[in-house]
Parts: sequence; structure tokens; C-alpha cells
Amino acid sequence: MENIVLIGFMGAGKTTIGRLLAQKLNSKQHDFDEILVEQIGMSIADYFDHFGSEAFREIETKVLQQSLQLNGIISTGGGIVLKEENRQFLQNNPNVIYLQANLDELVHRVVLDKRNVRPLATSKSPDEIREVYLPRVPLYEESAKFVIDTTEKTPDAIVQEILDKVEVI
Ligand SMILES: Nc1ncnc2c1ncn2[C@@H]1O[C@H](COP(=O)(O)OP(=O)(O)O)[C@@H](O)[C@H]1O
Ligand SMILES: O=C(O)C1=C[C@@H](OP(=O)(O)O)[C@@H](O)[C@H](O)C1
Ligand SMILES: [Mg+2]
Repeated sequence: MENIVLIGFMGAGKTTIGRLLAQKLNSKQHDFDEILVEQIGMSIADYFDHFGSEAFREIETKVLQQSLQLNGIISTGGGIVLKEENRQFLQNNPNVIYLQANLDELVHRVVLDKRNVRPLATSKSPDEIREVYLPRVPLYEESAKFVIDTTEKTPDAIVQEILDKVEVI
């Protein structure tokens, strides 16, 4: 099976949808949230505090390069498109899906998600989150083969939409 790579802003559902897709396809999920925490040996929030975002982005790029060699469902982190180098890797992959939602819904989901502390979104105002979001939109668009609007859709409906779009055999 070709891999399927999910990109998009924080709260887009990359982790949630990736998990469901992997179950449905009887495949493995490679989730950046989990892989990065394991590699850095602390929470992402603590890593940002101690070492800063640049160091985090370096590790994230290595994780992307390793993950793209694997089969399965790859749930990236929302900042993966910031580096040109990463965008090129993504453009060379056949099944990169941009999970999109309107900003109000993304903010709402992130605020409600108590399992994850996101240094660039948790405890920020909606205006501050918009400042992070807006410059990223064209980067997600240029990195993806397919775009799926997840606003007001259930995870199951989104999974079905993805399966209708991509070649998974
Ligand atoms: N389609 C959806 N509708 C409603 N809530 C969702 C949807 N997808 C994800 N969520 C919720 O939004 C939060 C962030 O989801 P997550 O999968 O961690 O996003 P990401 O990995 O893209 O940051 C979680 O609380 C999750 O349950
Ligand atoms: O958008 C970002 O810069 C980030 C997104 C997070 O992952 P999710 O998109 O899975 O929340 C995580 O990698 C880190 O907090 C930075
Ligand atoms: Mg995630």
C-alpha cells in the first residue's frame, strides 16, 4: 500500500483521522505527536520552552524523512510545511491530503482538546492563532495533492471521503 500523509493546521484532525484510517485499512499509523515526544523524551510544550521552535523543526524534518519511507498513515504536525525542504518531500509523495476547516472550528477544537498542550495555540487568543494560521494556508495548499474540508463533518465521513479520493492499493 502507498502511504497516506495528512497535513493541516492544529485541530484539523490529522491525529484523529489518521488513527481511524489506519484501523479501517488495517494499516499502521505513524503520528508525529507520538514519535516526536518519544524522540525528544519530553512533552512538545517542554521542548519548545527549553530548546525553542527551531530545534523542534530540525527534529521534525528528520521524522518526516524517516516516515515517508514507511508504509502506513502518516499524521504530521501542523508546522511541517514551514520548511521549503519539507514541502518538497511532500510534493513528491502521491497521497498527501490537506485536512482543512474554517478557523473558528479549528480554534474551537484546539481549545476543547485538553489532552494536548500546543505551544503555538493553547492559551493563545483567536487573533494570535489567526496570525499563525494565515501565512500557512498557501503552504498547505502547495504541499497537498488533495484538499478535504472537515468543517462540521464527522471523523467517519472524512475517512470515507479520503478513501474515495486516494489510491490505497
Ligand atoms: N471532524 C472533527 N469534528 C469534531 N472534532 C474533531 C474532528 N477531528 C478532530 N476533532 C477533535 O479536535 C481535536 C484535535 O484533533 P487532532 O486529531 O489532535 O488534530 P491535529 O492532530 O490535526 O492537531 C481533538 O479533540 C479531536 O477529538
Ligand atoms: O502547528 C504547529 O506548529 C504544531 C503542531 C502540533 O501538532 P498538531 O498539528 O498535531 O497539533 C505540534 O507538532 C506542535 O505543537 C507544533
Ligand atoms: Mg496531531
